[in-house]
Amino acid sequence: MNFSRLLKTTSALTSRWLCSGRFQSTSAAAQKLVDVSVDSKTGVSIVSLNRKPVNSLSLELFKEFCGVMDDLESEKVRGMILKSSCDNVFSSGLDITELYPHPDEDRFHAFWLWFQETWIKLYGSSFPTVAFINGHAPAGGCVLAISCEYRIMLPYYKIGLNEAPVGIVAPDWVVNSLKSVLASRKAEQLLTSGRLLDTQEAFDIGLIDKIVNNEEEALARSEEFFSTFDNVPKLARALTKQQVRKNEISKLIKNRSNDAKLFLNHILRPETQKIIGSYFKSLKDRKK
Ligand SMILES: CC/C=C\CC/C=C/CC(=O)SCCNC(=O)CCNC(=O)[C@H](O)C(C)(C)COP(=O)(O)OP(=O)(O)OC[C@H]1O[C@@H](n2cnc3c(N)ncnc32)[C@H](O)[C@@H]1OP(=O)(O)O
Repeated sequence: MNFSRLLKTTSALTSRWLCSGRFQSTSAAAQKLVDVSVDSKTGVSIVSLNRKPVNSLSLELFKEFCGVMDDLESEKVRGMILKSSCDNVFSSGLDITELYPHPDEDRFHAFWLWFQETWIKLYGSSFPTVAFINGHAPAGGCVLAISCEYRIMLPYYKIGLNEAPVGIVAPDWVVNSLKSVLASRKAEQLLTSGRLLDTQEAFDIGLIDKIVNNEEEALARSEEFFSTFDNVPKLARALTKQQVRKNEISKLIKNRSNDAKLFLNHILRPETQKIIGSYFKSLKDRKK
């Protein structure tokens, strides 16, 4: 099966959840959670996550993001830069209120399938992708960044997969995305310790590719990355990228519902709920 057909393949059960209108945004006038603009100099699309205050990743944000990715695929854009419009935070990871306290099972199932869909579309996109990490990128924020092809980060922020200390176990598609960026041993150390790295440490181990001081420099470095493909036929580039990433994506596509069930079972365990609950409380208490 070719890759674009594979990307469209979802089991009947999964389609039912993804196509269901049950979890629509409540108001048509609701603010956009994902903004898109085009850099007029380079023709590159800039996609900004816009769920204030910290871009925590909700079902509605994932849905909107997937719609944007579909549009960019059909417009055959030259490239995409993913960034944040929140101050100091690229994304604070999954919205903890989707996980705690005791999520509604139907909503959680849909939430997780849309998270998978986001990863499938971002990791498997035909066009080149850059993450401009213009703020902290813990947990799910880091997952978005490592799903892109190239990472550029501002100094003095933190990035990493801190799920283990929060009682959450990484699914294999997240582990494999990290292993596509870092050697297996480094990936394991980062995941099992759950340590967040500052920008310089992330650069030193190869988790990010460039450090920049401002957005202007980020656009210039992104352009250098995109222009490395200027003499490569678009289709050949896209199919080559997808060939490299195909195994992880097809494994998830075959196992989506089960992956959601496994994660939900883990999240619903009383010990896990307890750890997430005290973590969430400590986040709130920090400000008191
Ligand atoms: C190993 C991979 C495994 C699986 C992959 C998929 C699973 C992922 C699981 C997750 O992603 S769980 C989420 C993990 N996220 C975090 O641990 C980050 C938590 N947040 C922070 O550390 C900080 O908020 C920040 C450094 C991102 C930003 O700090 P600051 O600018 O000082 O903002 P506040 O902390 O004051 O946050 C403002 C407001 O937002 C609430 N909030 C923050 N993060 C989340 C979140 N992820 N979900 C829901 N809500 C969040 C925070 O409590 C504040 O709320 P107030 O009501 O106090 O205003």
